[in-house]
Amino acid sequence: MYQIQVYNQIAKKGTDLFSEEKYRLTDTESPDGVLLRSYPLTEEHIPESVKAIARAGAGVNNIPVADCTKKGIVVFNTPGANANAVKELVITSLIASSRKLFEAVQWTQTIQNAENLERLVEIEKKKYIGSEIQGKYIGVVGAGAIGVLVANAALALDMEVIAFDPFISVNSAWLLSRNVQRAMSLDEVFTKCDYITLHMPLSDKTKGIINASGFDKMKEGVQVLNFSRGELVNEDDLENALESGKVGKYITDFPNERVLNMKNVVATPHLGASTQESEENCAIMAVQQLRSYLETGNIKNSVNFADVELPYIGKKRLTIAHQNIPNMVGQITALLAANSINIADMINRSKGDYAYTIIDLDQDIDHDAEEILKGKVKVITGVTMIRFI
Ligand SMILES: NC(=O)c1ccc[n+]([C@@H]2O[C@H](COP(=O)([O-])OP(=O)(O)OC[C@H]3O[C@@H](n4cnc5c(N)ncnc54)[C@H](O)[C@@H]3O)[C@@H](O)[C@H]2O)c1
Ligand SMILES: O=C(O)CC[C@@H](O)C(=O)O
Repeated sequence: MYQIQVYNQIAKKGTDLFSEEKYRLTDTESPDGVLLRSYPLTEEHIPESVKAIARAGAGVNNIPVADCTKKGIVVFNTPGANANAVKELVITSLIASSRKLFEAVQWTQTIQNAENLERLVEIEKKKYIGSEIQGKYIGVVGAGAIGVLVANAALALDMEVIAFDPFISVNSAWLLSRNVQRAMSLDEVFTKCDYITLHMPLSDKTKGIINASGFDKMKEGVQVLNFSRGELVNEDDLENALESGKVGKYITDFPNERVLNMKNVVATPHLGASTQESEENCAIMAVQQLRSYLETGNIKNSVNFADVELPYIGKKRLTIAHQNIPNMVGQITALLAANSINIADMINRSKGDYAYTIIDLDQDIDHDAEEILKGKVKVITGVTMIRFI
């Protein structure tokens, strides 16, 4: 029986995929797996029993991924599963903001009992003259699952689209319309665009990437949309840019007390992925990936380990996470040979400094033999996790 610790509200269509015979969703001190959305997970939430963590969503900045990697804990996310939801909210906000819809609706609510309401409407409407997005430049920073959809949708709305992504994947490049212009630098986006929309992950490298030096280069009155993460933008510099009018509007899905008190901010309560469809897509993908890993050791869509798949034939399977250094596999297979264990099949894949190996044994071995082998493999320098399935 696998124990799963669930944080956040996860769509039932996903959690229903945990069969009652094999899984218990429970508050426990020794979970095998963790399933969550934006819950801020710290090392204290990750006891030694945890084998994998599944994030029903894209961003994993709420998970201590580097520590998990060192301990051989596989962290999954659900690439693309909520991208359409975010795209639709970005496009909605882009148009609504351009037409001053947020302010206009807010004002209209205040005149419910006003005298001469119709006349007032005609007089005051000049305050809410907006601009059209057709023909304007939009810069998409980060052309991944969401950025590609936003870029293509903006093109379909007759905008001029420039995308910047120095690490674009082959898949994203295939999906991006050929009419999207390629920016060779962030500065190119800053100087050319009337709208800038952020779609890259938050990391040590991207924290504060939008700051005074960028704001200085932007067009007067530029509108910046941030449906990615609040910390991508330096708040001191944002405040100055909003005060001076350099940034005409900051549309963000990540409100905090400070940002909400800034001028010309439109904020939504982290709603990007909040559609029924997206919540279900993410939950289903997260649960399928977590189940597959726990039950077969295969890895798909992990942020810290490579995809590794070896058809599960139901014989005894040994899975090992280890550092990506020479002779790891050699030492492990030599150990099996020394114990007269034949190998039926095996696979090894690496990602950065760490690697993962699956070895299917040609024979079944009992629990005691497993424990003896585990003890011997564990002491090999560089091995971080060993599990028999
Ligand atoms: N508001 C929400 O509810 C919501 C929902 C989903 C995702 N998000 C946020 O959006 C982010 C993007 O999601 P996604 O599904 O498109 O992820 P993704 O991994 O598919 O795409 C991210 C892209 O950013 C690019 N990138 C990385 N560093 C960059 C840099 N310095 N400059 C430019 N591009 C860079 C990567 O190459 C990648 O193509 C997530 O990390 C998450 O923080 C927010
Ligand atoms: O779970 C959510 O509602 C938000 C998820 C979103 O921020 C993500 O990174 O996928």
